Amino acid sequence: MPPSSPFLSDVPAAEALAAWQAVCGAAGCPALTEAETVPVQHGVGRVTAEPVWARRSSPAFDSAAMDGIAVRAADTVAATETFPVLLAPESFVVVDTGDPLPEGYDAVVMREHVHRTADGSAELRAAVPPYQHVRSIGEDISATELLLPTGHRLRAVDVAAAAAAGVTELTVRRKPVVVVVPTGDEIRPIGSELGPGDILDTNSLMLAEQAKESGWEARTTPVVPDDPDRIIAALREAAAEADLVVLVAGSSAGRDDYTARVVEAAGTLAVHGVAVKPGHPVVLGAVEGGTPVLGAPGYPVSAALTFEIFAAPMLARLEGAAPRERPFVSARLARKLASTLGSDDWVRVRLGQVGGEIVATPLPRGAGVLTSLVRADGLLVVPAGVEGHHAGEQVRVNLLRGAEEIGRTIVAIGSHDLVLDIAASRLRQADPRITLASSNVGSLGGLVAIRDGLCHLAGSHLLDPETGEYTLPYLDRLLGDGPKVAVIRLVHRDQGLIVPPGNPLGLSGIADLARPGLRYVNRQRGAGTRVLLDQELARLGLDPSGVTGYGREEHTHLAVAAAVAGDRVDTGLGIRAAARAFGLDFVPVAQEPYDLVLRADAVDDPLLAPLWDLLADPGFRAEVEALGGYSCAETGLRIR
Ligand SMILES: Nc1nc2c(c(=O)[nH]1)N[C@H]1C(S)=C(S)[C@@H](COP(=O)(O)OP(=O)(O)OC[C@H]3O[C@@H](n4cnc5c(N)ncnc54)[C@H](O)[C@@H]3O)O[C@H]1N2
Ligand code: MOO
Repeated sequence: MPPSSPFLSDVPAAEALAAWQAVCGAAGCPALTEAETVPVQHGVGRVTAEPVWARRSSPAFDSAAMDGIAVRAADTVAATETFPVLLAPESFVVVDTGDPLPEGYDAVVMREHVHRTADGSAELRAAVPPYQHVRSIGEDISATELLLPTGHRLRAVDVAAAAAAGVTELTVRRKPVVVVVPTGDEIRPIGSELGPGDILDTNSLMLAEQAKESGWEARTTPVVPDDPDRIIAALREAAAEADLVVLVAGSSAGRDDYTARVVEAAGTLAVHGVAVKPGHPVVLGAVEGGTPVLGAPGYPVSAALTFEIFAAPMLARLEGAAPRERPFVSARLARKLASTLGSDDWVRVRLGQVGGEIVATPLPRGAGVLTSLVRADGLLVVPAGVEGHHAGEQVRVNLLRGAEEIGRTIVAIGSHDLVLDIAASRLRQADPRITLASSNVGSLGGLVAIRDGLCHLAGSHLLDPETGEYTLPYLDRLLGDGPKVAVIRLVHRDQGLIVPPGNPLGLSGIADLARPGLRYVNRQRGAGTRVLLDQELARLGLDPSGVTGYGREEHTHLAVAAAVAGDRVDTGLGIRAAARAFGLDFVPVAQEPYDLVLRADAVDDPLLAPLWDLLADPGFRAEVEALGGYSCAETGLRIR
């Protein structure tokens, strides 16, 4: 095999799909899976390969639609409230719902409208039109009518209607079979003990389950090491039993990235590189003998999206069905969204309804951030020709969750704290319809979002160095004559120095940061924790330039703790929970309030009522305090 010289292009997604289909056609890939018959009981989820015609009518006879008596309408024409008609027992028949209408009768009167006299006659106080409360033969289905067309994915109601029409077996397409082939020297089966640099094979699990979620069959082969000959052999073997092979990773330009060349060697390479992000280095082709192959990039979001964008339509086509389409909503973008020209950018977003409008908050963009898909309520595609969107712009979002659920989502934007996760979990436990979705943009970003009506709540712990007060002075400055806001205390939390276990340097407070040679890591500008550091340094009369690493920034408490745990720094300021997450020690420096800011008129919004109840719940408070480093003494207190 020649040395690595991958050719990566930027083919637009639709063109790439068409090129792939053309190559598959030329390689002799079947256009459709074979037809097979299944009992109606096993039809749900399958796609009809033939139209379904009704064999019999339903109902198969005229039948009573109500419990009561069957009558001849003509016998009742004279009946009125004042001059009832009396029907002798031989002039009517007692019937129940669903009974065949007795020969010679043409209407039904409900029991509750019939007065039975002592001699068994029936007294009617109103005339009855012919066919009243009668279900006529074929009301639902007429024999010979088309019940379901070809290419229809069967649902529960479809198979029931087919059975009612006398159909016992359905002709459907065989479910396409997907075989997933994971590759990579570093990839280990799920559940393995991991050595340095090892990665769990989560992609195979995800891709196979994506296929199954859509009703297809899927299998995964053992992991194939980065050896092109072995990958070719594995690909050929998989292709022999698959309708589509997904070859995982090795799609880009690294030394061990062989997918494109492997596909070329085992058949035909149709496309290497599409104008889609994430998913750019995708490989599309066909294996000799006629099996489509998708080379999915190794990053999990890229793998998931390329399956959706390329494999899913191909598999739906093989099954003779239309590709799945999701509904769109129009939403207001919570933040500015930059996007590079030349690629469709698939941005995962959280959605919530704020002030009568759906608001979309972009989630982290990295192709390795799988939780961006876990948390996404929708997908926003910024087309290749668009450079991005401004904050507040209306955008079209592909829905991944129901609109109702989105209407019941509490949107929190701002500084993030673990307590919000505990609240989210408890709210959901109490009521499965509620979601508390929080995204971390820092305290100041959250206040701006409140000002602009883009969220329900903003978590804030901003210290004002001049007054020593938290959050309130910022609200005055930022909001001025703007919307009136309320502030509810969530917790007090300890901020302190995160240090290695045993505190080897014996740090006792901020003053120690000026020690020569000590390696500090700071938080980004605008972070409440950084403001706290500056305030403490000023109070002690220390110059930031005396702190080695003052200019080195991390964006989260956890990232600071990770830097300490990895011995890249000696310490950083952060919350106790972050230290605990890495098994590190903690030197308390200050206790700070962490508050929830919201529009004043939102305090009584029924959406937020369960949250206020939760803040008063002793079980919740106990769980928070058990974390260590938190005090709930003022939790739920309205301070403005
Ligand atoms: N010089 C360039 N480097 C990269 C490019 C490029 O164009 N030029 N493209 C980048 C983009 S975009 C993507 S996407 C990735 C694609 O990576 P590969 O498909 O080549 O995959 P690997 O490099 O083998 O792995 C990437 C990443 O994914 C992890 N991985 C792999 N398999 C699995 C699995 N089964 N389950 C979970 N995770 C998996 C792997 O360990 C790596 O972390 O390339 C960029 N680089
Ligand atoms: O295309 Mo890659 O999937 O952007 O990260």
